[in-house]
Amino acid sequence: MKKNEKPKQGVSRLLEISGETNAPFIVSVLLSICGTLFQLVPYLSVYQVMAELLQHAAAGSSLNTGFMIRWAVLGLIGLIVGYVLSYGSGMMAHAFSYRVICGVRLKVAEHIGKLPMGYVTNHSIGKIKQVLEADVEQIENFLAHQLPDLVSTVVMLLAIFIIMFSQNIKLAFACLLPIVLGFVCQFAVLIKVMKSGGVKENFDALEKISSSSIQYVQGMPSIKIFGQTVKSFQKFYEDIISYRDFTTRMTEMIRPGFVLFRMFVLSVATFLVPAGLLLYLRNPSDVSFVVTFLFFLILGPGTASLALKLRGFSENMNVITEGVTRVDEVLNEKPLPEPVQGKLPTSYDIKFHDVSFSYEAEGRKILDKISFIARQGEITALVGPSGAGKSTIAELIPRFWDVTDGGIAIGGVDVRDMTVHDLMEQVSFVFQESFLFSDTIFNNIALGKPGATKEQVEQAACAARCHDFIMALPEGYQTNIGDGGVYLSGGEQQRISIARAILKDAPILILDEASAYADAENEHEMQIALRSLIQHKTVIMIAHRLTTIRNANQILVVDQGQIKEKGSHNELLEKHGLYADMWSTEEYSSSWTICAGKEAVTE
Ligand SMILES: Nc1ncnc2c1ncn2[C@@H]1O[C@H](COP(=O)(O)OP(=O)(O)OP(=O)(O)O)[C@@H](O)[C@H]1O
Repeated sequence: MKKNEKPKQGVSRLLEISGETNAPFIVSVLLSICGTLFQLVPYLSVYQVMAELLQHAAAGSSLNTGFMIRWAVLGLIGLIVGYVLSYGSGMMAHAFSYRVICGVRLKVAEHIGKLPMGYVTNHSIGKIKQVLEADVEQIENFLAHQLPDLVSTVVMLLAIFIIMFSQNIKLAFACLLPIVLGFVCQFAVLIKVMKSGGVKENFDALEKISSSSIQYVQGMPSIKIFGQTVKSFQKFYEDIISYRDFTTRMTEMIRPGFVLFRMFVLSVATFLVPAGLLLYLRNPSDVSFVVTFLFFLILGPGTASLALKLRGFSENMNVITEGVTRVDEVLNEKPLPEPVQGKLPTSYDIKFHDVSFSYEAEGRKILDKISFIARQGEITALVGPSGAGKSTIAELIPRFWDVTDGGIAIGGVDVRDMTVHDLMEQVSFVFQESFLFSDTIFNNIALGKPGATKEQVEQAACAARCHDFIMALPEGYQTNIGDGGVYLSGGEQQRISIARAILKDAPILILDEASAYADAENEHEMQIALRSLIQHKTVIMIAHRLTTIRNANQILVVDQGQIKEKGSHNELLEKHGLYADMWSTEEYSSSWTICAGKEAVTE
C-alpha cells in the first residue's frame, strides 16, 4: 500500500485479500442489470395491450390484434431473456464468491500457520473457527446473493421511476412519497444500531458462544462426571443467555422503525389511488389518463417489494464490513520474523545460552537464564516438578515462541537466523498429547513426510511398534480414525505419533512425555520404538518417570524455571540433591500396594 493511501474496506478489501480481480463480478452485475431491464418488458407489453384495448374498446373491430400479439410475444421473449440473463449472472456471482471465500480462507489459514503458538493459545479455538467459518460464510452470502440482487433491485427501481416520471409526474410522486418516508424511518433505525455498536456486539456474542460451545463439547467427560448440566456449565449458559438478551434488545430497537417502514412502502396504492382519482375527476373524458393510471396501478405496488428487498442490504453492508474487519484482525497479527535468506546448520548440537522467557510481554518469568548444550547423538533428559518449565524449554527450540532474552542455536546457527520452514525440517516433536486427525491411519503417519510411500509408512509403523495393531483394524492403514467406532487408546495414539516422527527422520527429536500413557508392556514396546528413532540424533526427552531416562547421557533437573542440577543418573544420585530425592520418592511409591482391609503398607 502506498503512503497516505486509505486502507481498503468491505468488498474491495475482500478482493485484495483473496487475490481475485473484480472482472467476473462486474460481468455478473452487468448481466444482472440487463436481466432486470428485460424483465420490465412484460410490464410494458401489458401496458401497450391495455392501452390498445381501452382506446379501441368502443369499436372492437378497429382493435389492432397484430399489434397486441406482437407485444404479447415481446413480453414473453423479455421474460425468458430476462431470466436467462439473471441465471447467468447468479452463476457467475456464485462462482466468483466461492473463489473469493476460498482465497480468504486459505490466506487466513496460511497466516495462522505462520503466527507464534502464542496466538493460537491466547485466542480461543472458537474465535478462530468463527472467523474461518461463519464470518467468511457471510461474505459468500453477501457476494453471491445480496450484491447482485442489490444492483438489479436498484436498477429496476430506477427504471420504474424513470418510466413513471416520464408518464405522469404527479402520479410518480404519489408512488415515491411512501417509499421515501419508509426509508427515512429505516435509516433512523440503522443509525441508532450503528451508534449502539450493535453489529460488533452481535459478532462478539456469536464468537463467545462458538468458543464456549467448543469447550462444552470438549469438556463433556468432566461435565458428565461432575454431574454438570448446560445450566451449571456457567460460561456456556451465560453466553447463550446474554445472546438472547442482546437479540431481544436489538429487536426492540429495530422493530418500531421496521414496522413504520413496512407500513409506508406497502401503502403505495393508498397514496396512488386517491391521487389518481383526484386527477381523473378533473378531466373524466381523458382516456389516455385512464390508461396511464392503470399502468401506475400495475407497476406501483411492485415498487413495494423492491423497496423491501433494498432494506436488507443496508444492514448487510455493516455485517460485511464487520466480517472483513475480523478477518483483517487475524491477518494483521505479526508472523514470526524470519530472514529472507536463512542459514542452515551442518551439525545439530543445541545450545541454550542464558535463555529467559515469559509468555506475556510483562508477565511472570517462566525460564530464568537457562544454559546447557544438548549434544548430537546423545539423549538430554529434562526432569523436574510439574510446572517447572520443561515443556516450555522444549517448545522454544522450534520457535513455538521466541525467547525473551538470550539465544538458542542449532549447530552454531541461531534458530532466528533460519527460515521457519528450514527450522521445522530439522525438528521432530512427539507431544504430550498426541493429536491425530480425523483421517486414515496412513495419512496420519504420512504427515511426517508428505508423499511417503506405502513401504515407508509401514516401515515407520513397524519401528514404532504399531504395525500389528493397525493390521488388526477393519481396514488396516486405510481405517479412518474416529469413524465407525474406531478409536485408539492413549498409548496407541502415542505410538502413531512416534511413527510419524520416525518417518520424518529429522536430526533433532523432542519427546515430551512420549510414553506417558504407556502401561508396563506398552512402555517396553515404546522404548524399543524410541531406540530405533534416536540413533545419531540430538534427543531432548521430557519424562516424569525417571526410569525412562536413567540411561540418558545428560539429565537436567529443572525447578522454578532454572536448571538446578546437571549430570548423569549416577552423578546426580551422588549429589543427594533434588534428583536423588525424586528418585527415592519414585522408588518408594513404586513399591506401594493397596491392601484390601486395614492399611496401606510398603514392601
Ligand atoms: N501458553 C501458556 N501461556 C501462559 N503460561 C503458560 C503457558 N504454557 C505454560 N505456561 C506456564 O508456564 C509454566 C511452565 O509450564 P510448562 O508446561 O513448561 O511446565 P512443565 O515443567 O512442562 O510441566 P508438566 O510437567 O506438568 O508438563 C507453568 O506455570 C504454566 O502455567
